[in-house]
Amino acid sequence: MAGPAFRAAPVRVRVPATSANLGPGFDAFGLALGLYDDVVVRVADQGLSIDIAGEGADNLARDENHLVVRALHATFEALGGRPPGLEIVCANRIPHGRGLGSSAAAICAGVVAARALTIGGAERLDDAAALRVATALEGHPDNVAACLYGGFTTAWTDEDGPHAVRSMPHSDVAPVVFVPATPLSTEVARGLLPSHVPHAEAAINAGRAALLVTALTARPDLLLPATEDRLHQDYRAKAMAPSAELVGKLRGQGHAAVISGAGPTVLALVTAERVDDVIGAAGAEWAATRLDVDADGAGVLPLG
Ligand SMILES: Nc1ncnc2c1ncn2[C@@H]1O[C@H](COP(=O)(O)OP(=O)(O)O)[C@@H](O)[C@H]1O
Ligand SMILES: N[C@@H](CCOP(=O)(O)O)C(=O)O
Repeated sequence: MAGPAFRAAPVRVRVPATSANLGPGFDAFGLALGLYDDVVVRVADQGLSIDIAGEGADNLARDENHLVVRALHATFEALGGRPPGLEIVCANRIPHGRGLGSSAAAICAGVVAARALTIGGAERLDDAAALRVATALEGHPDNVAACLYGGFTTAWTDEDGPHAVRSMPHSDVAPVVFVPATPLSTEVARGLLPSHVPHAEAAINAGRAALLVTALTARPDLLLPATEDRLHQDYRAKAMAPSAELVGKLRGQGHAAVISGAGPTVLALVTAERVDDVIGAAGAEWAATRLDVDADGAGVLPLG
């Protein structure tokens, strides 16, 4: 049987950074943030060329191991076959290995670009199927769900694979990130987790995760109790002591601070009028960035 046909014109894809877990929602909650990687992909007659600007330009592979390429190939295969060659141009802004979903963004860029480049791809690979392809590559659904769908997502997995629902945070919620200079790989951070946790701790997390859905979407005044976690942050603290210390300090002053994803970035979810307070509370040694919530998730943009 003949393989699929491909568009000759390049596609430009924009993918947001994401913060996973948000405290109690380990491997479930994700929040899309207004910080983006842009990837342009064109089908070529042969070969593979990769141009990278920004994050990772000095150290990323320019071959089949590049994560965008792996995601492109996985998605083309899911759609019936690969094109003979690819030209890829990456403008990377999301820092790598900081807990802001750079790997999820690279994967979603490849998935969305391959779908857009395949004639009939959008009809044959809907968002639920795209989530399945992306999760298989990432290993957990939380970041890729928020990256694909935008907003605040809750992901879960059953015998049919990963699923996610999306909502928008309350308009008063302002994410502020404190990004350390030193990376920590998600794989290493996952290796620090125990195989079992006490029932009482799990029960606390379940209650706080349920509360966070209400706090984030309707009751920002409840964000501090709603972001308490007992499942992952303490176990990982030794790999990111300054970040763990900052979370404790900010929470002690009433700010809803958590480790973003697997760390070491610290995320504070505050109301708009408390942005300056939380930045001041962190101290001058921490570079702080206020980000918007991204509402739309990964998308195909006009070529500029
Ligand atoms: N834009 C990108 N292009 C290619 N590979 C990427 C890109 N972003 C991230 N990666 C790969 O993912 C790794 C970081 O993934 P991970 O440890 O999960 O951290 P993060 O929290 O940033 O997702 C990088 O070291 C790199 O191998
Ligand atoms: N639930 C995952 C989230 C990892 O996010 P990342 O941005 O650090 O890749 C985990 O906590 O391991």
